[in-house]
Amino acid sequence: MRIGVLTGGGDCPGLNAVIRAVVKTAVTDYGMEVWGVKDGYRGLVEEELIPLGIEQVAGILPKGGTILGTSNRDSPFRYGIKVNGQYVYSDQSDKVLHVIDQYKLEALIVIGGDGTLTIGQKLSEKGVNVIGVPKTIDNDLSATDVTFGFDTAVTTAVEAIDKLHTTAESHHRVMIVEVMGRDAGWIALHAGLAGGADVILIPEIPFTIEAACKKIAERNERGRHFSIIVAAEGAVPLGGTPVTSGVNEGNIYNPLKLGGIGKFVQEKIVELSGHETRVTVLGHLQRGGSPTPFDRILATRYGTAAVRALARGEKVSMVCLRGQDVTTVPLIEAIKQLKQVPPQGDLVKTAKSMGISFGEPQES
Ligand SMILES: Nc1ncnc2c1ncn2[C@@H]1O[C@H](COP(=O)(O)OP(=O)(O)OP(=O)(O)O)[C@@H](O)[C@H]1O
Ligand SMILES: O=P(O)(O)OC[C@H]1O[C@](O)(CO)[C@@H](O)[C@@H]1O
Ligand SMILES: [Mg+2]
Repeated sequence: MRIGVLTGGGDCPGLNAVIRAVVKTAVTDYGMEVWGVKDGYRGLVEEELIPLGIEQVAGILPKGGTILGTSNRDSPFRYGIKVNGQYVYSDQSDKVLHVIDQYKLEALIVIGGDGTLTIGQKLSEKGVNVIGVPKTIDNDLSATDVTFGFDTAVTTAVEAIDKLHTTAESHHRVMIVEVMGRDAGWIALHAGLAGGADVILIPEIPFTIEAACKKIAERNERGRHFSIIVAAEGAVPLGGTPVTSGVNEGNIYNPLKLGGIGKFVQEKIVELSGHETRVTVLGHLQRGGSPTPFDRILATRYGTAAVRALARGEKVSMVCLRGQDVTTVPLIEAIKQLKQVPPQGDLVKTAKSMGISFGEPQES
C-alpha cells in the first residue's frame, strides 16, 4: 500500500512526531510506502511530494514545526494563484485526484485542524480514502478530548505568566497576557488557571472592563497591588466584536486576523482606573518549540493509530483521544462543530472558586 501524508493549517509542536510515527508504523509494521506532501494541500496541486522512509524521519521527534511545511491558505477547492498582484481562484480538486492517481496513493493521512479536515472530508466525497489527525494549539475540535500541540502551547503560556508575575509584583502593575484562541478560550483558561491569573477573558464569556477593574480594585484593597489578566485573542467585550489587526488575504473562512485585545483592555483599564498596565502578546511563540512529553506521546499514538486504521480498512475517519484510549470517529463527525469552553463547565467553576474573574457584567 502507498499512502500520502500532509500537514495543514497553522503549525504546532508535535507535527513531526506524528509524521515520524506514521512513517515508522507504515514502513516497519505494514511494509507500506509513504509519500510526504509539501506545504499542505498546495503540494498536491503543485505535485510536490517526497518519499519518506525511516531515514527521513530520524531525529525529528523533539523538533517543533513540520518537516513537510504547511499552509493555512491553500484549498484545492478554491485554489488561489496571484496574477498581476491579484489572487485568482479556481477549483483544483480534480487535479489533486489526478496527482493522487499518478502517485498511486491509496490513502491520505491529513494532519490538521477544522479547515484541513473539512477539505479532507470533501476529497473523501470524491473517492479519496482519508484519515484525519486532529492538531491545533487551540484544542477546539469536538470529536477528541485533546488535540496535540495544545499542551505545549499551554506550557509556554504558563511559563510566561510565571515570569510576568514576579515583575508585576515588583512594579505593582497590571500585566495583560494576550494568548491565542480564535473561537475558543482553552489556552487562556488552562494557562490562567495553572498560572494563577486574576482575570481570564475568553470568547465564550463576553466581558466588561468594569468587572475586570473591580477585581483589580478588590486585590488592591487586600494589599495585592498587582494583577495578572490572561486574554484570549478572540475575547469579546460585551455587545462588541473581536479586536482585529488586519485581514487574512484570500481566506474566506478566517477573513480577519485577530490581535490587539491586550492593548484594547490596557487602554480601557488605564482610562477607568489609572492603574499602571503593561501588555505582553505571546503570539506565535505558542506555536513554536519542542513538544512537551504529553504532546510527543499523543502525537505518536495518533500517527500509529492512523496507519492502523488504514491497515484494517477504514476509509474516512479521524483518530481521536477518548479517555485513555485512542480510537477513530467518522471524519464528518469530527468537523461538525467546534469545541468551545462551556461557561457553566467544571473548569470555569473551579476558576471562579479560585477567585478568578471572567469579567462578567454581574461581577461589577
Ligand atoms: N469550512 C471550511 N470548508 C472548506 N475549507 C475550509 C473551511 N474552513 C477552512 N477551510 C480552508 O482550510 C484551510 C486550512 O484551514 P485553517 O487555516 O483554518 O487551518 P486548520 O487546519 O483549521 O488549522 P488551524 O485553524 O488550527 O490553524 C484553508 O485553506 C481554509 O481556507
Ligand atoms: O499563523 P497565522 O496565520 O497568524 O494564524 C494565527 C491563528 O492560528 C492559530 O494559531 C490556530 O492555528 C490561531 O490560534 C490563530 O488565530
Ligand atoms: Mg481552522
